[in-house]
Amino acid sequence: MADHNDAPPTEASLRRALHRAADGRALDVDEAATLLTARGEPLDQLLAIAGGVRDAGLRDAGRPGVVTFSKNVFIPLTRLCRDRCHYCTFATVPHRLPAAFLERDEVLQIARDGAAQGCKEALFTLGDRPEERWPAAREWLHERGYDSTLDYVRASAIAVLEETGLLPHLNPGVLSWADLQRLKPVAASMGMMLETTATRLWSEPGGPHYGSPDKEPAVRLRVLEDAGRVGVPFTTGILIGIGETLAERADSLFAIRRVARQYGHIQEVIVQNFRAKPDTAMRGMPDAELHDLAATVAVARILLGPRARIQAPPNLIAGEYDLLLRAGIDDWGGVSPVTPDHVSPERPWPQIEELARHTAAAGFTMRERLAVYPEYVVRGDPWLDPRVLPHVAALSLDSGLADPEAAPTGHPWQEPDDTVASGRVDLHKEIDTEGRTEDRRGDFDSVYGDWSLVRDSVGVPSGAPHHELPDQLREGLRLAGSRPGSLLLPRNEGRRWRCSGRTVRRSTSCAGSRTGCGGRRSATTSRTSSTATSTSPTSATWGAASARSPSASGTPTPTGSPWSRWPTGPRRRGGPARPRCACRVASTPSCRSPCTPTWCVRSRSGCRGCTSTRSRRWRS
Ligand SMILES: O=c1nc2n(C[C@H](O)[C@H](O)[C@H](O)CO)c3cc(O)ccc3cc-2c(=O)[nH]1
Ligand SMILES: C[C@H]1O[C@@H](n2cnc3c(N)ncnc32)[C@H](O)[C@@H]1O
Ligand code: MET
Ligand code: SF4
Repeated sequence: MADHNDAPPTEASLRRALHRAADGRALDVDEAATLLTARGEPLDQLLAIAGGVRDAGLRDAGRPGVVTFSKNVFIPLTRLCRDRCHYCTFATVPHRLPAAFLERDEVLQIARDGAAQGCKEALFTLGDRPEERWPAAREWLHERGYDSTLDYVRASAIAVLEETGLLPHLNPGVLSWADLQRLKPVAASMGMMLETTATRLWSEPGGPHYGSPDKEPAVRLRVLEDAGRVGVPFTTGILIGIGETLAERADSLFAIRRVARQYGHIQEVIVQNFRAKPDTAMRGMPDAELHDLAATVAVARILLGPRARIQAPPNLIAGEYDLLLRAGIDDWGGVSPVTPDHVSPERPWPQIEELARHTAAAGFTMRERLAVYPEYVVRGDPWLDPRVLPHVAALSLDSGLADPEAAPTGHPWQEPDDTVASGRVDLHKEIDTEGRTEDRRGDFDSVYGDWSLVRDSVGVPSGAPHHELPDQLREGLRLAGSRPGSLLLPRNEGRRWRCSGRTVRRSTSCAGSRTGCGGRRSATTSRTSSTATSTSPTSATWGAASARSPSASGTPTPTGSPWSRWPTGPRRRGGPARPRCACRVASTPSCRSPCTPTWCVRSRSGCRGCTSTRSRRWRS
């Protein structure tokens, strides 16, 4: 792998960046990277700024000085994985395991042991799609009638909800839009670490993510975005010290901020420090240094703002609780009195009482939260599927925090008739026949994220007068407004609505996708690389973010999503080429019906299937 180093910033540039941060001014990637170098006195200043931002956010959230944690059990459903992250000891080979997966009874036993100790979260962390690499995994699933690891995750989560009442937090790696849809009703929350946006760490031999298809940054960014579209309270984060430059690290934080602002679904951001482990390819690399971790937490806090929840795992920080609290965290993540951290089993959890003591010594109160953060609990719909809401309600206080007195007990879980998202349930039929019954949904302002960001990303000028739109697009919009169903009529089928210089079919205002026309979505448009000069955390920006943070917002359900509403339709023979999937491995897959062809999940054999089957259902 090529050598990549950061040029050290000058003292003056560090001072300037600190001043800007202290004033709540916009920071760009260079300034953020400069702040990451702070040590000694400048680091103290940085931590003080970040700590102040965190404190303001906690006051605003109605829980001043409260640092949260979740009492959980760790369920390593499978330790087989198709990836080969060079730092990971969690993933192993079949002959080192008694079986490819934990049996249902083993899963339930862990959850019951946790319930007996007052745990309320079942953290499912597992290897990615092991059936694509290991015959043993394929056979295990096949023998028990599961089509995939994710099917078994779903069944296990239902069993845990029904038999124990613990709330599943699912961390199974890369998920497609359809996977997120299927899993949302069985989980309180989900998560996947972004790790890093540095593509070179994935694409270049020797990089920590080389040989791990699920660690391609573009793929992971897409998961974050899809989780937002599906309205899943989502945990993500970065792994530091794996060979990324400081600019790349800052870029990763900007990328998380962008998606968090857009959808309001990022419930917490984990800043995790790399720990070198024996028997891994990276055993010779130095551990991420704890002042580096503190500076990164502080920069994350300053960039993400007071309403972000920021977590550092308490078992990886060598007792530096005070340092991390000063840096601006407000959460310790999952801590278990029952199970080890299977990702870092050599690093035991602190006792919860001990953690509470350290937290108190730093001037904070430690309180238990659920797997899903309080703001999303309080809001409920559209973040929590009605089928999992009773389980969450049974364990929460009015504040949305965990009720420490509540003892989890199983509650029945109802299998849906179809995979229909929560929210308005008639859209799959009526939207195509009757159109909208109102101009927009009542909670429009709070559920559609940040419209100014959306506008920027589709390239529509602010307040563009209607008469400046091209005629055909105006005609398309008129139809969409008055009789949306008519866009699907054969007479309109072949029409081309011009949009931003691209040709799309039956799409109106580029509704097929956010980044442009769904029918033409290209690898470049979806391979998001974060904006280096992205706007930053002035108080005004934080204020704006609050309007869409979950306390005041939600996110589009897929049926209501403005950019997924209109199918783009199939292409004719001799017409333009089938759109390429964002993974660039395949054109849109075997699905021949009209669909919104944007994404497929990569597998070694190519495209695993188009994730957007909903348009077919809408047409029938
Ligand atoms: O969503 C995630 N949660 C992760 N969690 C869970 C997290 O600490 C909490 O359980 C969540 O905050 C939900 O409450 C971990 C817990 C561990 O013990 C060890 C590693 C992780 C890693 C992740 C992760 O990658 N993604
Ligand atoms: C579950 C999460 O744990 C993190 N993870 C995996 N291995 C290590 C390690 N050696 N050191 C620190 N974090 C690690 C990754 O970020 C992964 O996504
Ligand atoms: N394999 C998943 C990922 O890397 C889950 C956590 S790693 C054990 O995202
Ligand atoms: S970190 Fe996750 S994806 Fe990577 S090898 Fe380990 S289990 Fe697999």
